[in-house]
Amino acid sequence: MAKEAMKKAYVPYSKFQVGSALLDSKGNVHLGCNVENAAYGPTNCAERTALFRAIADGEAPRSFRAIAVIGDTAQPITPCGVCRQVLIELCPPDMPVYMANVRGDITETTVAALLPGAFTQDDLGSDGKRSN
Ligand SMILES: O=c1ccn([C@H]2C[C@H](O)[C@@H](CO)O2)c(=O)[nH]1
Repeated sequence: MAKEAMKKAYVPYSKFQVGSALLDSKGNVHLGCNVENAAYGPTNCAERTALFRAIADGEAPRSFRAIAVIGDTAQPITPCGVCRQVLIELCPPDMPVYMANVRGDITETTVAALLPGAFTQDDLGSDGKRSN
């Protein structure tokens, strides 16, 4: 399903298509692709597109079960740092992340393993500000 989502990518600048598929607790899958921008910075990766789409569709944060990402890379594609930060915010830390390429190589890791020492909501005070 992530491979199918790749075809929807809007990538006029990099020409590099990425697809993602996010499994929720009800068994539904939310698809994402990368969406680029002439200003480059606003570009949204496939993983974040899938995550934000699921949240916008009403799925509860941290209720997700697995995410897959695929690109045309020599090795299985690996999420960027921004996506890792969003994954740790919205997914269970032990959630599997399946990284693939179009040749069929697949590597499995977890959300927590992708971002050791992550800054998370646990580091914030209850009012949303640091307590110190
Ligand atoms: O895991 C990744 C890595 C890269 N990209 C996108 C961002 C940009 O559009 C293009 C090149 O970096 O690939 C993703 O969507 N996911």
